[in-house]
Amino acid sequence: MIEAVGLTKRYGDKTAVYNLSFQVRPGSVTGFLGPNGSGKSTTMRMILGLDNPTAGHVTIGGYPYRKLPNAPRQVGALLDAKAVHGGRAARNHLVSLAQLSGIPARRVDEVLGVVGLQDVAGKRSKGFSLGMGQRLGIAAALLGDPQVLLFDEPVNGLDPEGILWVRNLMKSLAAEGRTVFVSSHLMSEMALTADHLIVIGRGQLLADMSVKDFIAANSAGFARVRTPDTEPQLREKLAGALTEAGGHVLPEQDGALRVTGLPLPRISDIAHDTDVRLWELSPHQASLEEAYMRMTQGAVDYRSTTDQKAGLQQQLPPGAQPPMPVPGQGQPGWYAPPPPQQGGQPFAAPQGQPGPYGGPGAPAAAPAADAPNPYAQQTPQAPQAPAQPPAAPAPSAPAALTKPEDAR
Ligand SMILES: Nc1ncnc2c1ncn2[C@@H]1O[C@H](COP(=O)(O)OP(=O)(O)OP(=O)(O)O)[C@@H](O)[C@H]1O
Repeated sequence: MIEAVGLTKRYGDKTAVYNLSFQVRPGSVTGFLGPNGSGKSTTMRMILGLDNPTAGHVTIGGYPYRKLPNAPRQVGALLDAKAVHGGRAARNHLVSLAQLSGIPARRVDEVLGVVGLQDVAGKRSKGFSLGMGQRLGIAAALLGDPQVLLFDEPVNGLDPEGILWVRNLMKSLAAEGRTVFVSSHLMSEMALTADHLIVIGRGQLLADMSVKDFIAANSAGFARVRTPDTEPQLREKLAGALTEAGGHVLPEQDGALRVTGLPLPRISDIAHDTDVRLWELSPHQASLEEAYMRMTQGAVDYRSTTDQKAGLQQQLPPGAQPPMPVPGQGQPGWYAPPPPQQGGQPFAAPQGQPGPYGGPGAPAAAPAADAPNPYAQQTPQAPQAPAQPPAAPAPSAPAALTKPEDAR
């Protein structure tokens, strides 16, 4: 298990990480999310003893990395796949890492096979594509068969087959009882790979909970409403009536309406009262990406000067009216549904009661950043601080790959 307590890192007057406390438990994939510059890499470097915390501490199995007996053989990491001697053949690169950690050379061929680089093992890594470099970095992390693995953006540059492979690899490593901590900006991928999420923004903890709970706590459900395509005036009529009744109505690309703020039965009644036939009325939950965008939108440091919602905002279908704002409320983008306490969870029953469609009741509102983490204590595990140093695992692991600028 990795445990950070009050972890803080300042570079001059820049606070990269502030008072971060979390646990990464074995047996599941924990995703580490946050906008650019939020402190993910800094946190990972501190976990690996490559940077000293300004305050607080972080341990692996109860020990700071630098005090772990045989640390390179217990922890494997991929921080920057480019941190490789480009003139060295892939196999030689791994052999040198193995020698440094006392790992038998035959393990090199095993991991080359695991990552699918056996055919190019004799080639210099400077000729490798981005994806091949990532595979080589993952091979280095796996070299010692470590119990704890950290991956910073492991799918960066991988093709779809490679992404699927990494996903399955992470899951199988976790299923073997290992601790797997992985950062990524690919939300759809994280949704499929991670069981648990730690989300930070501007160096501070925003969330520490399961993927499912994160989505539920940070997104309002919405209704998809479709009127007959052949009669566009019915769609406008219904949109007007729903807005008048207090709903948020946004047109979707395929001509449907996305409605928040009204329960499904109410939408159905309004459609009936306005004499509009429906071709679809269905409940939906936002994606991890939408939930993430909503949670982190106040903690983004770097924004494009063009509309940051471009590309996320769905295009209006030909002839469609722009979204109708609700009086007294701003016009949220579809990716940023209203907070649960402002009319979110339109289909959910009060907390603890089943939803009208058999779903769960409304989740609690997103926890405040400084609120006690309701999930942290679910399966309490005392920090492992054995009286004796932990036994070294059978095979050994490589030294963590480091960014060139990490030599500090
Ligand atoms: N050596 C350093 N000196 C000064 N500032 C630094 C240093 N390393 C990181 N920072 C700053 O600390 C903040 C956190 O950076 P970090 O690289 O940890 O973020 P990140 O979440 O990994 O970002 P990204 O997703 O873009 O990789 C940034 O503002 C960065 O500029």
